[in-house]
Amino acid sequence: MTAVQTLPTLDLDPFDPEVLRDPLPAHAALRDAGPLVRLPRYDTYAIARYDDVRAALSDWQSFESSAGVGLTNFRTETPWRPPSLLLEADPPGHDAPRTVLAGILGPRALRRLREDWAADAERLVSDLLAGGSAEVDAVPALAEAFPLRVFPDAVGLGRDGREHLLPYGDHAFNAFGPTDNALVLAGNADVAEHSGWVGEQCRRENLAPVGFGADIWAAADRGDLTHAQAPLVVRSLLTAGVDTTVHGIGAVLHALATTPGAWDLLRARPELVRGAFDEAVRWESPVQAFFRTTVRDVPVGRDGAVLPAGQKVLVFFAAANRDPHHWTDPDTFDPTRDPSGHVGFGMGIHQCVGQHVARLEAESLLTALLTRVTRLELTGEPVRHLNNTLRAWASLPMRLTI
Ligand code: HEM
Ligand SMILES: O=C(O)c1ccc(-n2ccnc2)cc1
Repeated sequence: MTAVQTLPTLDLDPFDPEVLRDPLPAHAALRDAGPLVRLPRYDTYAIARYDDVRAALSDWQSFESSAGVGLTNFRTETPWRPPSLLLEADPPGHDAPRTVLAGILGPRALRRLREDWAADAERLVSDLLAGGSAEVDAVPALAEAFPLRVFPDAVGLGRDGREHLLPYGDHAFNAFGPTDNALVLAGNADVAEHSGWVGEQCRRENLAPVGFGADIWAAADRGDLTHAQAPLVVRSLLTAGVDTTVHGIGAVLHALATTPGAWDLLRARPELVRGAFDEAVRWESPVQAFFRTTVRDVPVGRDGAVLPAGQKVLVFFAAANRDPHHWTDPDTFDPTRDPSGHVGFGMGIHQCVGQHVARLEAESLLTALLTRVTRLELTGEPVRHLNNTLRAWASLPMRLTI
């Protein structure tokens, strides 16, 4: 058994702005250092290799989420808001909210949205191309515009205040990092206003009679949830549902614009579109990493390393998704690759319950673009949006040639 003192140690700050801007060298250093690496900077640990990440995500009994999936340990510190009933819960409390959301956001339930979202995507693209080929910033014009056009309506939100959604989610994802870090402190100024609006939208009377929100409240009427849980499950949707898909779509647009031949390939072979989005989620990993907390002394890897009980450990989805011991040529975005097994949507009991929503949004928008746009290319330097948990673009200057 390797005592923690002799574990490989890196004086790495995964939340340093320069690491957030380009995390790849840090991820490689973590993978190379060993299956379990000590990060004394935050008195925490890291797991970055594919096999060890999968093992940790599959072993929820040893690696719990209910102490929080950020650096804050709910066992000893107060969360900034009431914990999520899914992301920050474990069985048995996790089970009912998960079963309810899985039913509401599952592929069958989404079938009724497919036609509307395809039409919305075609209208959005048609408006952009009304004057012919167009030069746009694809982040506001496409990656943000489309999710904000379809998701709040699908939830059943009112018209007013939707501008709170992106900044609220951005702050929530920052708050999984160190709460004294610059990104979190900057967000604290407005978080009360955003939180206030989000909290109001979770109330039954503020949700449309048809939509994901109404479905959650109907589940409470059926007794599948309590009425006290319903607003928190709606809050999960509002926290998770926008920033993630915005940056997932940003990632796939950037990948397609910068990979020679990829756009032509997908125009010729539209059946590759869904796989290409999952490949972009593998390649970019919009959600980079989440913490777990050890419930007992847990062996990690096969060289005798043991993680003591009660420790926070950062599980790096992004590093696992580029592990050369698992993936061939991992740093290449390859739309013909079979990306199954990637952990960009997590793995195990907490695997992303919104992944089908994300795939349908991406597929709807990409299909509308591929039909009309013969060439997609960058016309300037892309600009990163820094966040403690999200890998994101602030700006993607692009030309859409018809
Ligand atoms: C590209 C888009 C997305 C990515 C990359 C993503 C990624 C992830 C990841 C990595 C997890 C696992 C968290 C963990 O293991 O601790 C997760 C869980 C979750 N995701 Fe997503 N997500 C995306 C979109 C969405 C959307 C659109 C929704 C809601 C509509 C959503 C709702 C959730 C929820 C509720 C959980 C917690 C599930 C549970 O704990 O049982 N996600 N997601
Ligand atoms: O319940 C919440 O607040 C919450 C739930 C899920 C996410 N998430 C992360 C990645 N996909 C979704 C974020 C927040």
